[in-house]
Amino acid sequence: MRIDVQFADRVGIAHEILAVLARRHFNVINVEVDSSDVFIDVPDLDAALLPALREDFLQVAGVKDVVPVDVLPGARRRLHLDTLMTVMADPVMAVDAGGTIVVANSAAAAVAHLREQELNGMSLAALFGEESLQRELLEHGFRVPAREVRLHGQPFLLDVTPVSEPVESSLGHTVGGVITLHAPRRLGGQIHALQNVGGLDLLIGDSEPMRALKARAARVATVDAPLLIVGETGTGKELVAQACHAASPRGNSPFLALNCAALPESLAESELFGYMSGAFTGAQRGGKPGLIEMAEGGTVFLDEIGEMSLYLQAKLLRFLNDGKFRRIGSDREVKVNVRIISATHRNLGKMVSEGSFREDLFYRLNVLHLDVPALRERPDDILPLARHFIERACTQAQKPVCRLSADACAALVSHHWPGNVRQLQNVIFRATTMTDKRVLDAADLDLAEDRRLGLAGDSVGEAHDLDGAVAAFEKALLERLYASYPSSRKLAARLGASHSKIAGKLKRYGISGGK
Ligand SMILES: Nc1ncnc2c1ncn2[C@@H]1O[C@H](COP(=O)(O)OP(=O)(O)OP(=O)(O)O)[C@@H](O)[C@H]1O
Repeated sequence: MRIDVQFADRVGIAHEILAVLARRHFNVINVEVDSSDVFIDVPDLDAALLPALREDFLQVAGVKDVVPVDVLPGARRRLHLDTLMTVMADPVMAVDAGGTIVVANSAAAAVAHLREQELNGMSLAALFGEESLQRELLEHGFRVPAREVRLHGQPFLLDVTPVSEPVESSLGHTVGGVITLHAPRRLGGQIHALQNVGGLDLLIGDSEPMRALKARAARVATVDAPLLIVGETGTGKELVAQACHAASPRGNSPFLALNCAALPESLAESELFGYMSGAFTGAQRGGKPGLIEMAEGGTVFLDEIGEMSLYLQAKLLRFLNDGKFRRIGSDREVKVNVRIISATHRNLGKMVSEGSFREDLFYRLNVLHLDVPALRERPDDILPLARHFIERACTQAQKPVCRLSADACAALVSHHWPGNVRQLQNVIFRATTMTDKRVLDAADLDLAEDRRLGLAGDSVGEAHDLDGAVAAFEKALLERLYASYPSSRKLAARLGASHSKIAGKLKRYGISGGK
């Protein structure tokens, strides 16, 4: 039986409590003392003997009570820690100040191909087969940035937290570190978990074209082949891609996205395919896995695929052919099982005929196809979407949900929506932010201002001659892109034009950071 002898703190009292047990010839196998309790494991004690023993304990000055307990607190803590270590899916190891493993969980043993007892006492140098890692950790007191390591050929991101004594003091003496190994696939899963990827039910809209899209999406979702989603900007292509992933057998695995237009070629390549240690100046020590590696078992979404460089198109094609790729700076081929969903607002067929998109890649990506209709082709969806965005914006702003007046509804439905759902979302967000009115009128929606800001084409249409139309288009284009590429240099790189040309145009149209 295990008991808790409760007392008022006094010098020597724990000793006197144990003496009571010794006098009665009880064998004690474990004792834990804190400031007001002595917890004792007495195997020979049973419920029948406890009352007499209790009387003896109460004779000791300061003892207040004696109660049975199921388990000693230290043993309970060890049990919880053991369970914690066992259920942790990531490999975790505690190492001492000399770089020797003192505790490892079962996940660590599994990736090391050893038993837990075999890992304990092993040096990090022996485990990873490289002296330099251990040396670096010890030299820097376990304060080093995360870096990639390999165990039996498998890459892991090694993350280390120094353990100091006393723990509360940042200046404390480092007594070792806790090492966590993250497999690329687990990292992808964690990113995915934060993303809140939803299914087809998140697609608002019950119009005929939308119903047809959802039905088709539900069918293509389950077929494990590349899918190309085509539609104007802001129509919801990424949402459709997420929904197709969620409804596919890969739904519980990562969905990782790359916008091919947002990054220059070299950065897009390292994001997508990863790189090895020392692949280029500034490369993270030990290398870095790319999205394709982290999405193992899941889906990689390539947005704006039409903007992908010809070099990357060739690398992607090789990957689509056999599921293999090489990280930048590596001669090792990695094979992964990933579905590619891509999207574009551009006419890829036309780009193929113009030579700016590879025909073979086009057919590899376009095995399954979805067309997302523009908002103006499904006016029945405008008001349900607007109400959805109003509810979201008002909830976010923690104010009562407002309504749309009849003239606001009419204005929304008759608007042209060149920016599609994203533009509608922006209009609603702006309107709900700018007013506290409970009913939004057409004037509150400020659709005229939205037309001026958007790449509407209306301003192009209003121009009297070709030069005016080109200037209107150019201005709207630069204004729109400036938000994502806020310098003449970045904008010039994005548009493949000279810096001086873009700088001149920004000046001419009065576009600057203040806009
Ligand atoms: N049917 C829909 N229901 C709810 N929200 C939607 C719907 N369609 C689009 N949205 C919202 O509109 C915004 C734009 O959608 P999304 O990014 O998916 O469009 P896209 O076609 O991928 O745009 P781009 O071509 O610029 O990449 C997002 O915030 C998305 O959540």
